Amino acid sequence: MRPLQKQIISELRVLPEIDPKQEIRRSVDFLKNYLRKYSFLKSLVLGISGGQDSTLAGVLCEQAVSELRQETGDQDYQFIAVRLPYGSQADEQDALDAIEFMQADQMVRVDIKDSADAMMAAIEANDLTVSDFNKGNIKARARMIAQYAVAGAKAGAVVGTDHAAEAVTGFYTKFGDGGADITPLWRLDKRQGKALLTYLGAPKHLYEKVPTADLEEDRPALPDEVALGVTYQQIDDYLEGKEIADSAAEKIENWYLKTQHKRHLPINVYDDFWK
Ligand SMILES: Nc1ncnc2c1ncn2[C@@H]1O[C@H](COP(=O)(O)OP(=O)(O)OC[C@H]2O[C@@H]([n+]3cccc(C(=O)O)c3)[C@H](O)[C@@H]2O)[C@@H](O)[C@H]1O
Ligand SMILES: Nc1ncnc2c1ncn2[C@@H]1O[C@H](COP(=O)(O)OP(=O)(O)OP(=O)(O)O)[C@@H](O)[C@H]1O
Ligand SMILES: [Mg+2]
Repeated sequence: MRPLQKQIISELRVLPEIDPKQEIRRSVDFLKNYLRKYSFLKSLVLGISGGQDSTLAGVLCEQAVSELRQETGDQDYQFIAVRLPYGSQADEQDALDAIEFMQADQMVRVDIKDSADAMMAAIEANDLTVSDFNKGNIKARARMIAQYAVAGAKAGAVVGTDHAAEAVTGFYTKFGDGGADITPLWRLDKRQGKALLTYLGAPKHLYEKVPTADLEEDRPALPDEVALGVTYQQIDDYLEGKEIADSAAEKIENWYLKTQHKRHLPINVYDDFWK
């Protein structure tokens, strides 16, 4: 195995094989134990996009709060699914299908278009140009703001969907979708997430669809794999310790090194991970 591959696998705690049932239990228990420990937290708040990761995280959240309601008799434990379209969303129906499948207790809908556009205009008023790519990150951060406001109103914790196949490439917006309180999928790669959804009987069209951040207007629904230049199959194989083509391994490792700053808290004088 490549030395950096070994280091990454151990840092991201990826297992080469999993038992989906066990990993579901592990994530659900983790969410429940956390809410029990901080008893003022009553809700889990998560943006539901219609993609694979938020579908899986949402099902786990709903299972956690519904078990907590049963076990404690406290009906205040709630899972809040948040729809966060930028104007209209092409795959809105997938998001609604996901929410129906997970049977979310509550749904909140916040259109982020006005706030993201206003932020962009206020920045550009300074003779600065915000690229379409950069605006994509504004959208991701607007979603983070909305989810924290819902959490603030509902004694909630914001759930993040970060998982190993995304963490390794840093393919998320720093303090945007990367900004969350608790990440039940962390440690799983993309195909392991699919295995959990298959076990849970999720509608196939929600986890067989092409993964996309869908943040850019010039390149709508741009597949993650095109943006990254490697496939999830290659990323998952790499994370499971398998041998992949050198060119793909090098790309993954370049992404990993370039995005190290995202996997740390803001850097201070005692940090030396970057040296
Ligand atoms: N070495 C370094 N040390 C400390 N800070 C560093 C740094 N390099 C950049 N930075 C900071 O980080 C910023 C860049 O990071 P960031 O703002 O995250 O932006 P960046 O990594 O350039 O872009 C985010 C990428 O993630 C993708 N994404 C975003 C959201 C969701 C999803 C999805 O899959 O759903 C994917 C998006 O399509 C794009 O390709 C820089 O502007 C700078 O402030
Ligand atoms: N339009 C949206 N509405 C609500 N939440 C969103 C939206 N877009 C992104 N998010 C949030 O940002 C997270 C990161 O997006 P990402 O694309 O990585 O995951 P996904 O869409 O759930 O799955 P996939 O990677 O398969 O597309 C989502 O899991 C979701 O919580
Ligand atoms: Mg997506």
